[in-house]
Amino acid sequence: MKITDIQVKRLRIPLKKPFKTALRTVEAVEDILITIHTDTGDIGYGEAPPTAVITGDTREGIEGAILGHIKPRLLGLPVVELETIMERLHTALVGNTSAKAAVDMALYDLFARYHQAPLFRLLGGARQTLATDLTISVNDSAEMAEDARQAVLLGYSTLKIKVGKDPQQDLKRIKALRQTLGDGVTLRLDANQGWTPREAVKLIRQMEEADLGIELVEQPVKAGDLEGLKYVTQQVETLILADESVFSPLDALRIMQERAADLINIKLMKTGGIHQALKICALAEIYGMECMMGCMLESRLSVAAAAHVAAGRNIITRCDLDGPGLCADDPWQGGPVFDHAAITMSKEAGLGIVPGPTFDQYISQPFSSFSATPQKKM
Ligand SMILES: C[C@H](N)C(=O)N[C@@H](CCC(=O)O)C(=O)O
Ligand SMILES: [Mg+2]
Repeated sequence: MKITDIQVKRLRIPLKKPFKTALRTVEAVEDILITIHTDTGDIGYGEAPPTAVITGDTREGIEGAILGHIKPRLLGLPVVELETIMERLHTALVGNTSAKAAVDMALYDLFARYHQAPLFRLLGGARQTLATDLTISVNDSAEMAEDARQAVLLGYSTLKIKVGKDPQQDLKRIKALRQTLGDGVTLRLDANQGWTPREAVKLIRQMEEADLGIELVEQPVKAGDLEGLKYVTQQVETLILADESVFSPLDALRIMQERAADLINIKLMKTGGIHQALKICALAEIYGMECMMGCMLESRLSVAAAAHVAAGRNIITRCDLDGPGLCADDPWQGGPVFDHAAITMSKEAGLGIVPGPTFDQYISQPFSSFSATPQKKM
């Protein structure tokens, strides 16, 4: 099974309602979709969201990285030589983790199809079912409480509440939410870097004193402020989860060695795909640090790739894989079943996912084209 072509398209799926965080407001998933074609006729699928405010990746950047830099290095290579291919992928250019993630997951898709096994089985096969939270966007208290109430009615027992947009309002909003929901719902908060270390400590302590039962707080401070993150982690009882502070295995190692956070949120779009995500899992096992598997605004294709990793490895104890639950439609068929909070892995080989009946209405071609001329090593 040799790689004969890599093609890029654009995928646009409206969200059920605007997604609002301390960093941005978005109304649709607008991702890059790739297909890797082979001489056996097998096709591998991959997806990457242009989350510029977190990864620095834009749609044009992802397309350019894949077509201009990655594709020429992979054409002609046999998919079974995964280790060699991964080395070529990750040395094609620095950064560009979302582009690498899309290609990486399409390669793992093909690799597992070649071995006729669902990917999660090849990654360790830790479990067949997962539970995800649902994200509640930051809005006024009444709207957040209503969104949370609706989510609970749909069966979500864990909600990830976006905070950090106006720190003065955060305590009030969380108190109102807890009052509406009662004690039976697990609440995790994601500040998306919106607090200063002092603000974070003050707010989290106030939440602890008010007995609001917060399971964890994700990325309270700026991504690059590891000292601030460590300060918060040391000053509060509540678990602190590093998200934007951890892209690579090296970032994760630093956090673990410093104990700058209690938990790590692994996202394929930050690591550059499954190959690097597995290295974070291995480090986390060594350090005994549990991980969350997270996602950006992604359709069920790339979230399925993340679910395969989470179902493969025991060290991933929490999931924030709500991309499909936020989308107004699912253009895919097959693969892991997302039934609100419950994710059930399926038996098909690879990621298990292929385009479904509504696929074409969400697809367009990129505006620009790039040459795929192989680059010479200087
Ligand atoms: C969608 C997921 N629940 C989530 O919140 N992901 C990111 C933000 C993604 C984005 O802005 O596109 C996170 O910060 O955890
Ligand atoms: Mg986050």
